[in-house]
Amino acid sequence: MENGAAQPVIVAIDGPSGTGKSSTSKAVAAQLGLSYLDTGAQYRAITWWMVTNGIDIDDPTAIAAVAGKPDIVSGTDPANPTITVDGTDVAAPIRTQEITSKVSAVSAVPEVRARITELQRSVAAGAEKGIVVEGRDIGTTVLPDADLKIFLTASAEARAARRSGELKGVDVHTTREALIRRDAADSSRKTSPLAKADDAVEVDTTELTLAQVIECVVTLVEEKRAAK
Ligand SMILES: Nc1ncnc2c1ncn2[C@@H]1O[C@H](COP(=O)(O)OP(=O)(O)O)[C@@H](O)[C@H]1O
Ligand SMILES: Nc1ccn([C@@H]2O[C@H](COP(=O)(O)OP(=O)(O)O)[C@@H](O)[C@H]2O)c(=O)n1
Repeated sequence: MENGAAQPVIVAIDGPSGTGKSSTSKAVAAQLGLSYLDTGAQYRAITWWMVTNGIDIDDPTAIAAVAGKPDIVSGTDPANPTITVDGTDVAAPIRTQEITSKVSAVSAVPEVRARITELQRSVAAGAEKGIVVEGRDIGTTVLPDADLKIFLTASAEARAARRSGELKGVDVHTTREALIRRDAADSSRKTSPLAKADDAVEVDTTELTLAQVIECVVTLVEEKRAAK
């Protein structure tokens, strides 16, 4: 770098549920002084709004008709990521099992994806130092020109064990089945499915600690920055 001022760096982290996207992305952003965007939280927030407003989530036409209504705002500090819908803090209610079970149907609707993708691009464009954006289609669709693309994977067993450690009272088998169902829905939808970009670096986290995954991604970002 000629003048010592770091150029913004855009990092896309995609993968199925429980592979470590959120924990890794937050830590990498915090370590490198970047912003952070959890795009799953945005899809959960619009799903929460649909459910709260009595929209039939099995009716894509009804969802499409109101997809532009909720005002979703994401705070991008990795130490304190926030999310509001029409000014209401929804950080807790978007994590219920009800919303988790409905989010794939809502996020498959093209009008919902168009709306949320536009939001994501404007957040990324406004991040002065750069940003780590995590989701399912960031490297393929939302930010295809990202400086670095990571695709995290892990066995279904490891992912279910991690998730059921968070959800007290839910057994690993039930969690595993729910994860597999959601991955299948997210991977098979027509618009912007969960997929690895051709130029993404795949990291299998099954046998890695979270600290190892973070270190691996930080090193890859630093290499990209040095080459810029
Ligand atoms: N490599 C890892 N080894 C063990 N546990 C992990 C690892 N990565 C993440 N976790 C844990 O697994 C859970 C799910 O991680 P999270 O980052 O929310 O995944 P995702 O965002 O991909 O759904 C969290 O409790 C997290 O602390
Ligand atoms: N870029 C994204 C991010 C999430 N999603 C949808 O949002 C859901 C919730 O994402 P999430 O990242 O919060 O999921 P978990 O990691 O919490 O399991 C996914 O299952 C997808 O249906 C998406 O379609 N595209």
